[in-house]
Amino acid sequence: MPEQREASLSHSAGGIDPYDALLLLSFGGPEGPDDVVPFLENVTRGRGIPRERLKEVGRHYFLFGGVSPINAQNRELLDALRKDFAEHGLDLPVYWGNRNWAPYLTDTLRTMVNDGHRRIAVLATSAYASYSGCRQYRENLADALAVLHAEGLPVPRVDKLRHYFNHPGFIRPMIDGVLASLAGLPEDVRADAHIAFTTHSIPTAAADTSGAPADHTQDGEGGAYVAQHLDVARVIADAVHAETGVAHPWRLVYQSRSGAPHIPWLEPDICDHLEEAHGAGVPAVVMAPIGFVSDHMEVKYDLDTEATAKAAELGLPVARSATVGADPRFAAAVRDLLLERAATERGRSPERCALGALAASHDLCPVGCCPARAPRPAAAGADWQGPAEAPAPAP
Ligand SMILES: CC1=C(CCC(=O)O)c2cc3nc(cc4[nH]c(cc5[nH]c(cc1n2)c(C)c5CCC(=O)O)c(CCC(=O)O)c4C)C(CCC(=O)O)=C3C
Ligand SMILES: [Fe+2]
Repeated sequence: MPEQREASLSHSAGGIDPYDALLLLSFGGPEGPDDVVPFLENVTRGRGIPRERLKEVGRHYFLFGGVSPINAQNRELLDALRKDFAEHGLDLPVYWGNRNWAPYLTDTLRTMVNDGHRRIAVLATSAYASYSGCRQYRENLADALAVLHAEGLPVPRVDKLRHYFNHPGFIRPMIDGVLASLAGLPEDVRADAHIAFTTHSIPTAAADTSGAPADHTQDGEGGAYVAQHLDVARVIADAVHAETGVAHPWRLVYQSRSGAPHIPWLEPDICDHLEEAHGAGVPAVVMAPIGFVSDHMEVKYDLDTEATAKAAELGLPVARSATVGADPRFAAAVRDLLLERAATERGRSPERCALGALAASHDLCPVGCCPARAPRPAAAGADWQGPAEAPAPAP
């Protein structure tokens, strides 16, 4: 990956100064059957999810013994990051905290502060702009900082690393994944296979206001969220074409819809898409979950279980391509993002690696980026006033 290596070298002169720690910020998930209901209560507090949907999602977790795959995947990513940093002489401790389950973000930040860290870079396990994938994490950071403040602890500065959807270290493993899935399809259907790039559906209203205000759209075009996914899909499809000589038709589709039925969410759903593709004579489909950093429950259940069963019922051969997970190229990308941001914070203008038609994303979310339905303080953005602004959440 030449441009990545060059980029790292070009901004590594001052190293990781001013950062003294990295926080891996993730969603969290249950570790056993007793955790499932309290976890779902944490996730859905105040978010108006119908009871039926919660029962259904609880069933997905129970099918897997009440264990979400996401925690083991984050532990693997932590190992990969520590290994990569050690191999490249980057002396930076890496911590892990979650929004919805232990280890909780607030506890991890408290530990970090007690360990003496004051300037913290944050990597969220969500690659694209959206309320759920960005601002909500920034709100969680604001809440956690307010708790530390209320406890009389020093409040660290937290900088969220930019969205990495178009970083080569995120995209290249997915290109390999799609190539491997195509290669695994029966030979007689391979050349005419379609690619269904999938991501988490969100309400169309949230999609339209995703990203910076300049990227917002109207009438369901999907704002930065959809534009970023389309760009990644195009880069992968073009790379696959270049590699195989076949221009596989592709489409961006959605999965894991939640919320009340009368509220419009991004469509089509992967299962409807499979049915339609089958009806149109498509002989095979590769499902490529570009919206997910690792094999979350949405991948394990909604794609590997539900959509795969749907395809079997249709008699449609499908393959699901790998997510990035703990791929060493992704760990190297995180190092690149860290060095890039550190250089920027030191007043330099480092090269910002990005593939596709969109530029590298902003470092600091501008005012009005991915707005919440009910405005709340959010850290690590242009509108952050400091922890005194955020009332400490009730214990
Ligand atoms: C865009 C997006 C990502 C991708 C970005 C990213 O990767 O972070 C994501 C990730 C995740 N979502 C997850 C789990 C859940 N999400 C829910 C609900 C919702 N997600 C939403 C959006 C997203 N979610 C939305 C708009 C809702 C409706 C409620 C609301 O407006 O907040 C619910 C409630 C039940 C349900 O309604 O499905 C659950 C259990 C897990 C853990 C999985 C595991 O255990 O492996 C992960 C990584
Ligand atoms: Fe979700």
